[in-house]
Amino acid sequence: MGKSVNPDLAKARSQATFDPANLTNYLYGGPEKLRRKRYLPAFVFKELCTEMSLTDLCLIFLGLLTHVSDYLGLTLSIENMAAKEYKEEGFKSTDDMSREEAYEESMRRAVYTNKRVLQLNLQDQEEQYYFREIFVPGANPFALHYVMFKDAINTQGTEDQIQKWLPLAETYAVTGTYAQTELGHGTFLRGLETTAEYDVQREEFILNTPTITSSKFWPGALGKTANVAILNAKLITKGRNCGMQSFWVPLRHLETHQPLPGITVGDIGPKFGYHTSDNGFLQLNRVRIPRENMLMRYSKVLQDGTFVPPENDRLVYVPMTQFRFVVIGRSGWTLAKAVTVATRYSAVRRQSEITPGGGEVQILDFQTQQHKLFTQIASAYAMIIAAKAAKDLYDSAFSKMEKGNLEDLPMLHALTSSMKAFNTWEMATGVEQCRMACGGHGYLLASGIPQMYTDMVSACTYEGENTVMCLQAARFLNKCQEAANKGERLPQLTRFLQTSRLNISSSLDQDVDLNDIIAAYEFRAATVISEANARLNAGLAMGKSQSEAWNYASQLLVKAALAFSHWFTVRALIENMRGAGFDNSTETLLLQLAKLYALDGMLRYSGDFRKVG
Ligand SMILES: CCCCCCCCCC/C=C\CCCCC/C=C/C(=O)SCCNC(=O)CCNC(=O)[C@H](O)C(C)(C)COP(=O)(O)OP(=O)(O)OC[C@H]1O[C@@H](n2cnc3c(N)ncnc32)[C@H](O)[C@@H]1OP(=O)(O)O
Ligand SMILES: Cc1cc2nc3c(=O)[nH]c(=O)nc-3n(C[C@H](O)[C@H](O)[C@H](O)COP(=O)(O)OP(=O)(O)OC[C@H]3O[C@@H](n4cnc5c(N)ncnc54)[C@H](O)[C@@H]3O)c2cc1C
Repeated sequence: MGKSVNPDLAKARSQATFDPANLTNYLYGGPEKLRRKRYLPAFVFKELCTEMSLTDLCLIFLGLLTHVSDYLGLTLSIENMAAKEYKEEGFKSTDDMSREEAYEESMRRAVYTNKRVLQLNLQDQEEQYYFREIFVPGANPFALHYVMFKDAINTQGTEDQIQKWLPLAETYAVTGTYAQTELGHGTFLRGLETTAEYDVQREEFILNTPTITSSKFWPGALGKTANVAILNAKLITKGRNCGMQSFWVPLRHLETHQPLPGITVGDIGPKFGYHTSDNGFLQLNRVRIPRENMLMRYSKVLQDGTFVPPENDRLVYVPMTQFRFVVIGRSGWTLAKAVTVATRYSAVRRQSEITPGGGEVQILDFQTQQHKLFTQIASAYAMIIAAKAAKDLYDSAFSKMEKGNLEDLPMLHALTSSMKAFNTWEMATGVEQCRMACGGHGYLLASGIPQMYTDMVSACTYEGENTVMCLQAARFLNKCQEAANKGERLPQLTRFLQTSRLNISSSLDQDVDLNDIIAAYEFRAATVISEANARLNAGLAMGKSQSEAWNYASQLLVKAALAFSHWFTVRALIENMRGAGFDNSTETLLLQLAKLYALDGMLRYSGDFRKVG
């Protein structure tokens, strides 16, 4: 590779007190997964690129993965690669393109990677994601197809429906979206107006968006890409509203891609970010689909129109819960990318003097710059590791659910809701801090950071608006607090409400004990949850109804959910760092990082921590 490494960066790297490969292996799930992660894109680049040797590419990827690397430089070099498929045009940055051109360029690349994923028979979703992410760095027009569309089929469809529809999705015989949100309702699902009325004579559902506010609005890929939707609508059969159900709804002709009769679809227009995702609108004018198109794993409509309810009406929400886990994990990795760019930049950017006449220093030498960046490095590790811990809980609960045991569903909903809100808010704040730490150059699209922000900050809204998600988690936490008040047995995850005590042994003049840190966060969460519960009960004592008292306490209830997530994150970070089997120098460093994360959190929420002593 002809590129020489900047001497300031080489100096910074040479001062590392640990072997970065240990961390990279840990973060990517071990040497074999890491090898696969490196091999896949490099394999395709070799195939595509006429200008760069495979050795060059592997060195780039080695640089990207094992050191604080030139993410910025890598992005530009990939963009400029002359590739067989695109040699006449080359990979152009979409930054200077119109929205239409950017969508088309992303679509070209996404279609290419879809073909290669099939040809390489890549089954693992993570491997598919790594493979695509390099080629389609912004919003992928197929994002909904890859995740929510297929997840909904897998979790809401019967075995027969899965057998019938999933191969179509896997081979891109169809391109799907997940259409739930309407112009008038995104959060309040019970307010959705789209109807699916059962016609018992013809054994069909008649889908209708009766009002302008019932138009489906926001679903990704609806504007141009998708030709099928998993669509959520109010089921009406035998004159009764049976609540929200999911339906397989063809939208566009599979050959001509023209909207089918009764279907009006289009793009909703420019957005704050996410420019290469064609979020769209959909109106249905009495569109008929066969009875078999209702996803009937949990609830059914029999031929005579009889509605068979699900064992639990919340099971229809499972695709959202599943995708919240994806968002929880992506938030940490997005912050990791942003802080990589900002830290590398801070090693090579020389600006101002610390000692007058001593010459301009690397801005990484300023204490303020270190505080801006090291707290975000710690936060990225914390979010990635907490997401792994949450996923372990999810997997064990989900395997029970698949056997019909739904006891963990409320805990799962509370955990995914609160962690999705906590991680995306922390990510948004952190990425913006990284951008500003790069001065004017951070404001350049070429830095890569602005798009990370404008794309991913939408995760604070989609998949459940964050405040609403905190309130959802608070329902569960408040119930647990009420049970704790009565001395009843609690779910494992919230037993600290009954056991947490503040017996901190650390004193201010010694290095803080990690167990004390966990105890402090646990006690803070228990205190805030208890305060929210007290405020709710005070509202009831004032004669307010349950819903009015809930609204009266809602600001504290949101805080309770966030304090719970913060505790879960700190505990996961410390326990995983201690138990990960690192060599001493790496473990020492990571525990320092964990302390930095926890103590920075105490400073940022010092009101809570001082209040609890
Ligand atoms: C390397 C890694 C690999 C990664 C793979 C791929 C990565 C791809 C990355 C792609 C990147 C970007 C793509 C992003 C595209 C964006 C996609 C966005 C999609 C969407 O936004 S879909 C629409 C999302 N919409 C929502 O979330 C709506 C939110 N609102 C609700 O969920 C509900 O209205 C409500 C929960 C707020 C209220 O429910 P409601 O029934 O009206 O009333 P309640 O009384 O509050 O609840 C009733 C009880 O039900 C319980 N409940 C609610 N929800 C759930 C749930 N999900 N699960 C379980 N239980 C639930 C609730 O707790 C109540 O029970 P209780 O009374 O408390 O006992
Ligand atoms: C980039 C992007 C992609 C998307 N992709 C999809 C998709 O593919 N498919 C899909 O179906 N949808 C999609 N959505 C829609 C998304 O799911 C909704 O925007 C989201 O659920 C929020 O609903 P809303 O927009 O109606 O906001 P609202 O719920 O109207 O929120 C507005 C304000 O009201 C507050 N609020 C609402 N309810 C309450 C409450 N009960 N208590 C307290 N405060 C409340 C909120 O906190 C917020 O501050 C996407 C959205 C975006 C931004």
